[in-house]
Amino acid sequence: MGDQPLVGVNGASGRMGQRVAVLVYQDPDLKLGAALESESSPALGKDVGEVAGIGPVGLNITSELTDRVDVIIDFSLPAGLVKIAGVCAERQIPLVAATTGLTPEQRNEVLTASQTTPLILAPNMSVAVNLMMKLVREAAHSLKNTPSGVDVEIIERHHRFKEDAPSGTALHFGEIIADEMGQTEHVHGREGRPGPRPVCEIGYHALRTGDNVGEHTIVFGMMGETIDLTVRGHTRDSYVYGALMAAKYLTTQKAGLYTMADVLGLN
Ligand SMILES: NC(=O)C1=CN([C@@H]2O[C@H](COP(=O)(O)OP(=O)(O)OC[C@H]3O[C@@H](n4cnc5c(N)ncnc54)[C@H](OP(=O)(O)O)[C@@H]3O)[C@@H](O)[C@H]2O)C=CC1
Ligand SMILES: O=C(O)C1=N[C@H](C(=O)O)C[C@H](O)C1
Repeated sequence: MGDQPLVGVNGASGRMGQRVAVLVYQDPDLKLGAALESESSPALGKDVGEVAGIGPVGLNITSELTDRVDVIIDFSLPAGLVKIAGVCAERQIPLVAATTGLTPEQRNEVLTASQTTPLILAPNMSVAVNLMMKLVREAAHSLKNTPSGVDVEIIERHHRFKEDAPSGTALHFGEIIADEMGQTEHVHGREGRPGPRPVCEIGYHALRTGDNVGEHTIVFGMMGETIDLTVRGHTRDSYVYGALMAAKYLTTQKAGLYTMADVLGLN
């Protein structure tokens, strides 16, 4: 006891941040070291365990990182991630960055941190989703020369509170598929009379309903048959377990950019 990595949680009072705080607290190989929120958060000054529903754990939520931590896990908003990435870069604190919906400029700013500290920037931390990324790459590779052409559509479902669309995960699935199959157009929904579907498109469809924690279906549609590959989260903890694995992994690495495939041994 006593030498476990100290974990900072950015976005600590959010839906994901609360679960990260709880599962870090319950993990015998990790210790909660900081709980961070925005400067205007009503949760500032409150015990993070109280906020997360497990009773006091002796750590209050703050807006600035004052204590030493060995790694930070971020599930916040793009501005929150950019800010904490700057802090991590300066203090050489490993960073697990899970926030989605970044602009290309914000993404580049975050990636800069990997010059001085270990970084993972991944739209999905779940084991199942990362394995599915590997399976989808293989499917796309195998189907790319199908004579009749293959129409790829990506359907994602998330809770009504989600702010970005389509999900970062859906966009990443699209990048993987385009990398293998060569599609050049990314189309978000359809209406009116778009005409016959060109094979160079990937279509994205973002459903927002109730409390869905995340589902992705990749449709490979051909003449005469269809393959649907689906991965479904049951609870947000599926993402948190992956994030904790990533945090432990990064504490043993030197500065650089790593992936969930590195963490999970999927390469
Ligand atoms: N990579 C992955 O596996 C996953 C990624 N995500 C992504 O994680 C992000 C968070 O999701 P979710 O928890 O549902 O969202 P929430 O809105 O519930 O939580 C975000 C939290 O971040 C806080 N925040 C806002 N600004 C800052 C800041 N400057 N510094 C620190 N904290 C800040 C918010 O506070 P306030 O409400 O006061 O603004 C809020 O408490 C999203 O981008 C989502 O897409 C989600 C699940 C899995
Ligand atoms: O906001 C969410 O909830 C999720 N966001 C991530 C994304 O945008 O891909 C990952 C997961 O699907 C849950």
